[in-house]
Amino acid sequence: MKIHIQFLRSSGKALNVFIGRFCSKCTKQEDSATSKSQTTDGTCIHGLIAPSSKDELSAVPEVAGDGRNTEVPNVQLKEKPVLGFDPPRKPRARHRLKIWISTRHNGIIGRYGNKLDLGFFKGAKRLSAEHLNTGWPDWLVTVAPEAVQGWAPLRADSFERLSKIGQGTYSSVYKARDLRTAKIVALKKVRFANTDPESVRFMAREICVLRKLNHPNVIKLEGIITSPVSQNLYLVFEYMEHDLVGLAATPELKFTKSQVKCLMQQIFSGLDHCHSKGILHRDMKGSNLLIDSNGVLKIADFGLATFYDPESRQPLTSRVATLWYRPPELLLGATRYSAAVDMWSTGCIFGELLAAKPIMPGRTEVEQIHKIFKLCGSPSDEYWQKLEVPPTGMFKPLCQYNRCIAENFKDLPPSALVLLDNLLALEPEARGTAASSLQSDFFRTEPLACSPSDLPKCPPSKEYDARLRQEEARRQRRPESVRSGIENPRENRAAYGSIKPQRLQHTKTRFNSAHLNPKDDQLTLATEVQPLGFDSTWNNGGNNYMDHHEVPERKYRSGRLANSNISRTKSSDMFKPESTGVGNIVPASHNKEMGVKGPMVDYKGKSKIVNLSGPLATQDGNIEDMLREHERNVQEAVRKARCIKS
Ligand SMILES: Nc1ncnc2c1ncn2[C@@H]1O[C@H](COP(=O)(O)OP(=O)(O)OP(=O)(O)O)[C@@H](O)[C@H]1O
Repeated sequence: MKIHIQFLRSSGKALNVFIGRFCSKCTKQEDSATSKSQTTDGTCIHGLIAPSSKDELSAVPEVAGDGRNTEVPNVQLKEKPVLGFDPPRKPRARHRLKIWISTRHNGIIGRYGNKLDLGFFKGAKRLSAEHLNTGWPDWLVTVAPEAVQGWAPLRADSFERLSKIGQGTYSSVYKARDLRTAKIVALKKVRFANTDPESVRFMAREICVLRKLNHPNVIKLEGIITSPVSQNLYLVFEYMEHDLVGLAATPELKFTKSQVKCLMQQIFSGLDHCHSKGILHRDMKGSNLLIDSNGVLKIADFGLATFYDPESRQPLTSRVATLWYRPPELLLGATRYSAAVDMWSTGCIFGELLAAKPIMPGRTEVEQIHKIFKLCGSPSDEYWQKLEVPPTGMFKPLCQYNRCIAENFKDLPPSALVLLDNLLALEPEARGTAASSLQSDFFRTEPLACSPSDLPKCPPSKEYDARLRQEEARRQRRPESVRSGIENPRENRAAYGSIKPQRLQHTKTRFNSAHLNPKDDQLTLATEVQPLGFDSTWNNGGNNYMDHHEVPERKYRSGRLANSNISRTKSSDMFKPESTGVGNIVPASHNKEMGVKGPMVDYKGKSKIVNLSGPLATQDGNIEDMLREHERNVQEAVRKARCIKS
């Protein structure tokens, strides 16, 4: 059988390799392909063809072009075969190129046959050479080959898309059926700009992180759907019926004490695994905790996760974690931090389960840090000394707050209070680890954690479903004229800072994706989400923290919007008069690491970047002045928005 390499094309049944001078099909690709796949004598070695057939292949290739024939022994093709190159150990100018055929079986790539020795191969990157033409798109293997190393892409046509089940900031998630196995899976269509290497690298990091993890309480990446000519990627995950926010928003559902313990135990177990693999999640929150129909909780959404080395002095971005779950050191701009950031967020989730409401729902970074100090107390002098942020980047509240976690959660059993108190320690090193939390008295005292199968059974529920339900209810409540009539385009616009923002059009991507399907990717971000429900016997019936602190309606997806609407700017840029926003605030895209700009205010079709919240820095360090100024700006934005509306 003839083996014919063609550039990025499927050839149907045969496995064909063409080795010869540029063929007519290849010449157009010359620029992009030659540097990677040209032999020293100018021979073109393009492309892999992965035939769809599962036939047995008994191949004695007839090598065309340069006239060399090479024997390949019988190959039993269990799955799609791929053809690869042996990369040089180090990038070298000249490398003896060998070709191999492999097939993927149960996720493992096995190699077959003798290598076809094709002589010298010029200038190859170690990994990209291996992946070149193995069915992955060029924009991926050239930028982030490590993300797909050893894997073959899955085909889109082997899945049947059933319904949309989730909408993230960077993705749309669909329920689908794997047609080969009939298994139900979740397909996450990741949003990024494939023309921008930074954006591809950022997206690929999520894949690398996911591939490193293997634990019952961490979501498993089962494969990646793409094709050589595709601009998109779908990540294939096991399907999970619920997320913690959606589950808790299920009417009538209240978690019992042992159910809360069961949930927390699973969270800590998954987190311990991540941390033991040197991975920080950096976006722990209820909507990223998925729960299957057997009650097994899995940590998901590793879009902001990163590898970390406690010894490394490499700075990390502080612009991570959803605002309500963001630890003080990140709010204060620390760029060297540890797994303790996830411990803080987990503390906020724990507090939310106990209080049945988000415990620190700040609208801006300034407000968030203020809420933290009010609940957790003002930091000590030692804290400020240890905090590794530029001195101009901090402020010290003039007013001293006492720590009042115990008072605010006074009906909690001591073991729960101790754990919560540890997790919400201002000093990162005092928060303990996921492993030590698992050993805490909380999990050893009665009632013990129930088994996951004893978690409440209810129909599939996601934050997304809850949002749809609430949208529908709101729609029903609206006057008939509005429901049936033409909507006022301004109706949904909200000024940032308004207590009741209505809807926000979502345009955020990982970087600026130029390949959005507008229909697919637009969404309404700001909707009400029920707080996590909890057996009220652990609340003190009206006297706890959450009862006498105003909690704005939870409009934004678990605070993500607030996260994205904050920009860290020079202190001189803070609270400029023109920085008050009117119109529709569009969530900003990511920062330095993620391409963050300030929040964008779309007013009459014109977008401009504004800063409703600035860095947590004041020259004189007076938080009260800062908050007053901040509140004035927010009010001003609301006033202007109202004027424009009327
Ligand atoms: N494996 C899965 N099974 C079922 N639903 C899922 C799965 N993965 C994600 N979802 C749903 O899709 C939503 C968005 O997914 P995910 O959080 O991974 O995307 P994202 O774009 O990174 O979101 P975020 O805005 O939280 O960063 C989740 O909140 C969840 O409801």
